[in-house]
Amino acid sequence: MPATPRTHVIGAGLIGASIGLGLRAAGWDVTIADAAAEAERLAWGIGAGDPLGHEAPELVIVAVRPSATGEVVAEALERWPGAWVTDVASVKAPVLEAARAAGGSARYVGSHPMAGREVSGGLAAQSDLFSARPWVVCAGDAAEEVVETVRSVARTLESDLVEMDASAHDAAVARVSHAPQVVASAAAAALGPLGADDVALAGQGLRDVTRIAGSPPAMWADIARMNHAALVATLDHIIGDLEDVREADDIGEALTDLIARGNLEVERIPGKHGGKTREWRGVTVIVPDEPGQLVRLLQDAASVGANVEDLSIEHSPRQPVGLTTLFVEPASAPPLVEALERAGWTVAAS
Ligand SMILES: NC(=O)c1ccc[n+]([C@@H]2O[C@H](COP(=O)([O-])OP(=O)(O)OC[C@H]3O[C@@H](n4cnc5c(N)ncnc54)[C@H](O)[C@@H]3O)[C@@H](O)[C@H]2O)c1
Ligand SMILES: O=C(O)C(=O)C[C@]1(C(=O)O)C=C[C@@H](O)C=C1
Repeated sequence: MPATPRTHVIGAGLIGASIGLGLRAAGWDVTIADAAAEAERLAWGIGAGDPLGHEAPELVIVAVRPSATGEVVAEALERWPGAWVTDVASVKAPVLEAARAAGGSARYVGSHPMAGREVSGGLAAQSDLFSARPWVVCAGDAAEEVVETVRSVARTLESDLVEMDASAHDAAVARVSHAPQVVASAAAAALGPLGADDVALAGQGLRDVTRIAGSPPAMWADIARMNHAALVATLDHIIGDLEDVREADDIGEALTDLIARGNLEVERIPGKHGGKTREWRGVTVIVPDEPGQLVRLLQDAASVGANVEDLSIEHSPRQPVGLTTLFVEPASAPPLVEALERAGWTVAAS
């Protein structure tokens, strides 16, 4: 197999078109197809891949809705007997079973990029969608050279490669991805009794908790059906915690316990680079609401070699200043504070 195999993507939605854009940007020869003519034309138009020609692909990437993935993987294994096949569905064990049932599991490797958006379709595609995000590879029954080719897709898209057994993957994503979707949707649905004026009171907390409540239901219905047992086990855990709070004699005490446990666990969620926990420190600066100020702040931070790992801006309309927090390695924080104050900035917290 060449280092950049002739690759065919089936499914030109958010994930398939993003993979096509990213691989092409790295110089891969990519073709792309979709059951919907409009999606296919869009993908060709934005440069996510060419129409499939006469030459058989060497690598096939299936990026269709989760419930259709097993069938499309089986068809690809049969149609291109010389090709290696991977998929990106959010649940892995049922797809491995479908590859086994088709007698092609030696040429099949499961993938799951842990990156996406709450919108679907190729219009939302981004070539760097997977950059610095985990990309799970489930080797299953495949030969090492097949697994290595699929790893090279993840590396080319600058993802952080993680290797897992398909069932262990499914149990983990029930907690880190599938149950959070249910909880976000439930939090948003609880707004139902409120009128528009009351909903307008929403602060940043509700926005943070409900971003993914805008997700398309069809994909999540498929995911829930395919990962039913693991999802229900996670929901039981969450419902147990909620019941403990509701039933407690002292609701404050019960909530203190829940929030304290949440405080501990949230610290374990990896930051920007995926592999490590959040290790950086925030330096919060008062920034006047004038054009060019943010650029000046970042330039001043760069002048002392501070690598800004993340950035947050708290700002209300019509307010003359905003609070900008620069997140840096702990050791970089003191020299950064000193340099910013020397440059005339007011550091509000560090
Ligand atoms: N959206 C996310 O956040 C995300 C993240 C990681 C993985 N995934 C997985 O990626 C896959 C695709 O998700 P998406 O968000 O790109 O969905 P999408 O709805 O944006 O795109 C899916 C595309 O597949 C096409 N399609 C459906 N059946 C087909 C078939 N039989 N043959 C050819 N094309 C077919 C549809 O027409 C559509 O254009 C899913 O399996 C999902 O579990 C999604
Ligand atoms: O960022 C988002 O919008 C997502 O929900 C992406 C997300 C997730 O992180 O849970 C959702 C489903 C996929 O299987 C993988 C990633």
